[in-house]
Amino acid sequence: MVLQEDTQQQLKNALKARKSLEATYEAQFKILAQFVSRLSLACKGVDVDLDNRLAKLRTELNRGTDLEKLLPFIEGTNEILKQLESKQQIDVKKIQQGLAEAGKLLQQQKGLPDQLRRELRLLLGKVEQPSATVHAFLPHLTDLTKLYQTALQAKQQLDASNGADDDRYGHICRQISVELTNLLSELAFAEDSASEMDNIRQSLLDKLPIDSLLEACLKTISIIINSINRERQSAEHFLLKLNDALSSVQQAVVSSVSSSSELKQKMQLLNQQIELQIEHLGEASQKATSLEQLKSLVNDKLLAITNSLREKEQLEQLERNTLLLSLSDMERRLNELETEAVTFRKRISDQNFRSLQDALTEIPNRAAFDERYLLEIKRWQRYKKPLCVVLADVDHFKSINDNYGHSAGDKTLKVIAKTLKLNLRETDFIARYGGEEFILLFPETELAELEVPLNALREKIKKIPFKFKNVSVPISISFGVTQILTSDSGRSAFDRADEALYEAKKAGRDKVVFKPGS
Ligand SMILES: Nc1nc2c(ncn2[C@@H]2O[C@H](COP(=O)(O)OP(=O)(O)OP(=O)(O)O)[C@@H](O)[C@H]2O)c(=O)[nH]1
Repeated sequence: MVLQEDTQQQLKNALKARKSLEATYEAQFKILAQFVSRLSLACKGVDVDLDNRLAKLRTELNRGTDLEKLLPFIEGTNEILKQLESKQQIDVKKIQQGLAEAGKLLQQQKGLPDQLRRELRLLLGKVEQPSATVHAFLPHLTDLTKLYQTALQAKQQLDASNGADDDRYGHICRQISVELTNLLSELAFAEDSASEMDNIRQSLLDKLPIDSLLEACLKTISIIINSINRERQSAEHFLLKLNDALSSVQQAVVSSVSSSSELKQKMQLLNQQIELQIEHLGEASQKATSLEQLKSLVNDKLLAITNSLREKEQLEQLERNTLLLSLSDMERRLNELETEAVTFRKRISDQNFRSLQDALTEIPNRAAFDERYLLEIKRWQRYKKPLCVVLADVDHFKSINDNYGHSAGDKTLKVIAKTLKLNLRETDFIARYGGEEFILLFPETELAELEVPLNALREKIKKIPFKFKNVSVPISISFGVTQILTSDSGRSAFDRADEALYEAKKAGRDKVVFKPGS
């Protein structure tokens, strides 16, 4: 009985121990299942097949599926994990290689800051160290990204400063374009070069890159050299003709002198012969004994004298003819020379005229203004009569070029120049100063006297019905006006007119601003 009780107790204890073991086991299984679940979630994203398997394992573990049943599935998953491990080694190599290549590529870039180069060298050393996982490369990747960022910022700064250089170049190019355009308007070109020069002038109105600008400069120089050569050749041709004519005149004079001295000798000889014959006649007639003898003697001698006289007359005629011939030859040569000289003089005066005229607007150019300004200032100094200087500038002219093309701009300038010129007095002077700027001189005129006419002129220009591409385009002009003062130089008065023009522009354009000076 006691034994039975003992056995029962032992069985109870065993059952209790087993239950507690089962409970522990169950608790541990749960913990393990949770751990495996978390671990599988942490591994998520490495491989789709593995993800699916781990998801399934999580579900089974949560359901509490018997481990034994899960064993084949776990073994299969193990296989995949092994494959993934070798794949990971390949990935590690790849990422190591990729990082090293990216780093070396950065190293090859020019203009990197020294500090960045140093950091990059250190980083590449680290990247070359062996590593078991891809994760180990993450900090290197972050560092390399930072270095790339720094390099990019440095390059941007460099680009910005290069951009400033480009701006400076652009500014210089524009200045050269404007100067070259002004110079071209001061040079006179023959017909064939004129159209070529006009093409260059038109191209200079665009924003030219440095190479095209240099090309335009070279072309201009070559055209100028060609026209100088042509002028030189034409002058040489004229001088050769002059030389020719002079030498033929000289020859004619020499030959007429020599032929006349030859003739003179012959004449002297004939005269001597005639005198001798007359002498003979005298002597013979004294010796004659009969009238018959005297008659025949006189007849003979008269015949001889008549012959000598005829010969003399022929010689004289020959002399006259030779002289006439060489005179008419000389006259012909001189006439030719005169025609040549007239053409040459006309060329020079045409050239003088053209070199002082603006080719586009056909009004005087800047060089002509400079000459006239000097003259007017001298007059003003001598006679102390008032003299006003006016600068005029077409408003927003660039937009006419930009919107309707350069030929529309050119047309505008021509019309405005014509209007300005037609509305001035004979004694006033106007020139195209350059671009869309005109300069006017009003001798013997006080500043106050210009208020009405200049405003009328401004209104008149505003009312010109410009039409481009079928669009009516209103165009206005601004004026800056000043009067020369005793303390002025030509330059200072000009600058004051320029300041007045600037004020007119600043005040909204389409204005006449007077700056009397202090
Ligand atoms: N068509 C043409 N344009 C010219 C000529 N000479 C200069 N220009 C142009 O004139 C323009 C002048 O422009 P800006 O100096 O900016 O002056 P704007 O547009 O008139 O402006 P504001 O003077 O300030 O009212 C530039 O675009 C030049 O290229 C020329 O002979 N013919």
